[in-house]
Amino acid sequence: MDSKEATIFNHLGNSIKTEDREISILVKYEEPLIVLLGNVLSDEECEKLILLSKDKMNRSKIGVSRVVNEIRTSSSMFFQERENDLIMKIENRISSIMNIPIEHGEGIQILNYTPGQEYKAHFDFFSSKEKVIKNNRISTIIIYLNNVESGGETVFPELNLSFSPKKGTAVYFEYFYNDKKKNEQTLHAGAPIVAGEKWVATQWMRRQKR
Ligand SMILES: O=C(O)CCC(=O)C(=O)O
Ligand SMILES: [Fe+2]
Repeated sequence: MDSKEATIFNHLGNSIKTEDREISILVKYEEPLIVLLGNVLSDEECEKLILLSKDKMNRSKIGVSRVVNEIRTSSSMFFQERENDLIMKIENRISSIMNIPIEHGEGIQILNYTPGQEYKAHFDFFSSKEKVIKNNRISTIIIYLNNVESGGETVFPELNLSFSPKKGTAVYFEYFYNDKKKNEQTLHAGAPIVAGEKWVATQWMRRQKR
């Protein structure tokens, strides 16, 4: 039996006690490590994040930040690091869960998908051709901000694994293994929305401070 590689996520047992909230560890896929987490955000926090970002996405619709891209058809926006009290509170919580200082993060990204919109299969880390590889991404948390009527699952096609969005829950995974194959098994997609809409908050962590 070969032993498992060390992971960044180091929590034992079935919960993570952060400064202000107890997160539950619901399901673990061991290697590559993929964790389903419950109780990450309260309903109110989810709703506030949607409200705050709705405004900005609307305002930026005619600007360059409106993403027109084959791979990802959703709209998106980033919060500045420490932008307001709510973001600070959530960033601190995310940092405890991911076991990485928030200075390694890229700012919380909000994605909104409407029917037919999707995020095709991709890696969150950059390929060796890209310059940013010097400070590559190492881990991701995707937090679901609402319940989707139908569709919108986060799918890991290499592992035959999929997660249905549920308000306040999150999927965490990391891809900082020595074994390249394990990193590549974190290929994932946001399946097309069939009915309703989907809102997620994503935090990507880098290996070093940004
Ligand atoms: O919307 C999803 O389920 C996936 C989002 C995602 O892959 C990302 O934000 O990197
Ligand atoms: Fe992704």
